[in-house]
Amino acid sequence: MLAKRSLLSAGSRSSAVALPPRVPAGRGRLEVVCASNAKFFVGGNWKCNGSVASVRTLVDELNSGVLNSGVEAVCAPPFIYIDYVMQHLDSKKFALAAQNCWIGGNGAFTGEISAEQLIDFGVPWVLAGHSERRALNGESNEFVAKKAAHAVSSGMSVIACIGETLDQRNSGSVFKVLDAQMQALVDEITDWSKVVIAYEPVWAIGTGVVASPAQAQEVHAYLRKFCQAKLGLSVADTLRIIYGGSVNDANCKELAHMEDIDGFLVGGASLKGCSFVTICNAGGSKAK
Ligand SMILES: O=C(CO)COP(=O)(O)O
Repeated sequence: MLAKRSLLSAGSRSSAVALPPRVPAGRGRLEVVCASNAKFFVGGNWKCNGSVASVRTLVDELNSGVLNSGVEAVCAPPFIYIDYVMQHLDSKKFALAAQNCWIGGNGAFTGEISAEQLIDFGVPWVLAGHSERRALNGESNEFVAKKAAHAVSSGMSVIACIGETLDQRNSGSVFKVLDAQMQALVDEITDWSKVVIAYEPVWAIGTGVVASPAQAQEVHAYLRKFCQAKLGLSVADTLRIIYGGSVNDANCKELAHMEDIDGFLVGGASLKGCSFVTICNAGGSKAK
């Protein structure tokens, strides 16, 4: 586990952070704030990238990297490469995730893979609700929440992804959007010890436009307050809230310094072994 960070009052936390532009005021309606108390978590989402040859190279690069002992690192290859990665990636350093699973159990669902099958195959983690699936596959908040809850109840750990679009940010509805995404998860998931929340603003994904540390911290602190109000202090305190969107080896350290950023979900930079290892190690002193 990470060394426990001190609990701060809402005032002392927010005064340390310069508010970013275009974020609406008046969201601080949840009063009590707590800090995270969990191991730094970094996921690599390989998305629909790679070939037999490039996956082999990436696995070799990852295996030769040296990770901080305190980091929990997870790689999410495309389904078709999971078997190879499972056989060859150093499981003492990296766990495996699937990028998606079906909303329920086995059955007549052509093209789907169930959480039960992933567990059967030895894959402990799964992503749910990545913005690309929300946008391209029409996955609603409720669908994502039901899928995440089913995966958790099947024994999987879930990286549940949320985040606003640029239009939503510009129109001042960031927290309304996040409230709806989070509330759907709160309504369905009963065991939060198996959940990591990935805040991935859509405008930062694959654009090279990373959220500023202050922007990300503001949202993460808000999400933690939301969880405290809905799920209680102990869940909020231990829940990992990780940031995703144009994280790379140059910007990860500054982001990792922020109090409520408990790790990263990495796309493009996770395809380069040395960059991903650098990002995994960005938690530095956050790890025991
Ligand atoms: O979508 C992401 C991770 O799930 C982030 O992607 P990039 O790191 O390429 O912006």
